[in-house]
Amino acid sequence: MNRRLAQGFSDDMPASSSAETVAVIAIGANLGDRQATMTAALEELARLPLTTRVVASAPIETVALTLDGPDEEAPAYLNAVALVTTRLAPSVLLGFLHAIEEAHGRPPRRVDDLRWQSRTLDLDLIAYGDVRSADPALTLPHPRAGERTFVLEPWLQVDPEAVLPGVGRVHDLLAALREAEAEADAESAPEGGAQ
Ligand SMILES: Nc1ncnc2c1ncn2[C@@H]1O[C@H](COP(=O)(O)OP(=O)(O)OP(=O)(O)O)[C@@H](O)[C@H]1O
Ligand SMILES: Nc1nc2c(c(=O)[nH]1)N=C(CO)CN2
Repeated sequence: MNRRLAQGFSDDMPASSSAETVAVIAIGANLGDRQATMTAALEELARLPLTTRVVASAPIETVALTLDGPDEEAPAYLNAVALVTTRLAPSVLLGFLHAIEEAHGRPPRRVDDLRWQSRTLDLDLIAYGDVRSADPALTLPHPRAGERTFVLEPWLQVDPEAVLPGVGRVHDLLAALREAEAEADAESAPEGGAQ
């Protein structure tokens, strides 16, 4: 673990919330040894201070979603979801997630960064209990989670009763996304079916 991770953060924000909370973390990797990076990141999550439990889904292989849509030519992602039981406050937890990403070769964020670039590791805070926040630095739940099968599918695997706070049941959101995908596929299929 790097020095920043081991020492924690010295900001003014409180380091802990009073109660244990389950945080939902989406893990993605599409560069380098994706499985090794994901395994190491899960171990690092389990070693975070004030954190007692990490339950991870199996990884799934997914087509890269880019700003132009799904891209079969781009390196495919491994995606997983971890349920992390912690007393770290949400902003402190996000700071640790960024430090873990950087420890695995992801460059620190810059304001002019392009979104959705390929990366060795991406850790998104999808939900923190049922906390809601509109802060751009930490929006909760993650504003795009409900549109992403690569988040909802592994989340449902580890929590079949999961709810995206303020949005709905993960089971229902995933079913609706899959239905929309099937309709879009049917519309784009050549008339008369496959040749
Ligand atoms: N719930 C959240 N989880 C992670 N980052 C968040 C969240 N809400 C806001 N952010 C902010 O979003 C910024 C960009 O994050 P990141 O680089 O991971 O985006 P991305 O992975 O390219 O795109 P996306 O957010 O659509 O997954 C971060 O600097 C972070 O402060
Ligand atoms: N399949 C897949 N595509 C993505 C992913 C991801 O985790 N999986 N993350 C992105 C930025 O967060 C952009 N695109």
